[in-house]
Amino acid sequence: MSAWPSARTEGIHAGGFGRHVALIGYRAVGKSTIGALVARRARWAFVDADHEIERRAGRSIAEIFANDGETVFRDWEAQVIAEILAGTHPVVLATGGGAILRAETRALLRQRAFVIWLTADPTELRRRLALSLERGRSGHRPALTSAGLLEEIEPILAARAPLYRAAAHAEIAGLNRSVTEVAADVYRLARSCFEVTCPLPAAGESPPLLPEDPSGTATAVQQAAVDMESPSRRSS
Ligand SMILES: Nc1ncnc2c1ncn2[C@@H]1O[C@H](COP(=O)(O)OP(=O)(O)OP(=O)(O)O)[C@@H](O)[C@H]1O
Ligand SMILES: O=C(O)C1=C[C@@H](O)[C@@H](O)[C@H](O)C1
Ligand SMILES: [Mg+2]
Repeated sequence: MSAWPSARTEGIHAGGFGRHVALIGYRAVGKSTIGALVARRARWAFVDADHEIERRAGRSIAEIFANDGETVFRDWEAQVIAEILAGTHPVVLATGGGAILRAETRALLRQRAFVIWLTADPTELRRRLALSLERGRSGHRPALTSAGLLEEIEPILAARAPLYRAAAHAEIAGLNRSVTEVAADVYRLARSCFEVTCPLPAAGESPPLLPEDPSGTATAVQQAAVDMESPSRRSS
């Protein structure tokens, strides 16, 4: 059976909401991999902010960090994400892990996108990052502190968690699930928000969770959306 919602084939409809779908979360949580899958399914363009920065700068992120420092990289990142979000054509955007560090980027993300925070256990993040190091695939992930790429995960994640939470409209926990399963949840959640006007929580409110039982939580989100659309609410 297909892992994807079956009813519609024409993809997610922005329907005038003017919103993109943006994935945020720590390094190696799966934003790029899952974002590409969701975009394919939704028939939206996929944009990876890290790739776009490297393309425009003509250098790898590691080189930007090494030659110009993190602040210059964050300037690039804020500028590139602002331009992507200004686009009128809806995209699925995979942000870099630290995109939420700047308050103006968090605000723009919330205004212009349906923002989903992907999470995974630090041990699993460490496993993935160690694997990508071994395979020489962490060129866009220079260490952020002297502790190093693997040892810094827990403290950085703890410091960033409130920022991810503040930027997110929804959270999806990866737990022990495949990229296809997580992508299916992202797609379902985004679709339910775009098809019926989704009551997005204000900044600082707890985002709806989508943990082990994705269908249960997606149903809760859909129910909230239906409540918004109910005649009694609309006539008031
Ligand atoms: N749910 C998952 N289960 C197993 N492996 C996964 C899962 N999600 C992602 N991965 C793997 O983890 C690695 C990192 O994924 P990806 O590059 O998509 O992360 P990212 O969030 O974009 O990281 P960054 O912020 O550094 O760009 C990839 O090898 C990917 O296949
Ligand atoms: O978490 C971070 O701060 C980063 C994550 C990567 O996606 C890149 O954006 C860059 O390496 C910084
Ligand atoms: Mg990525």
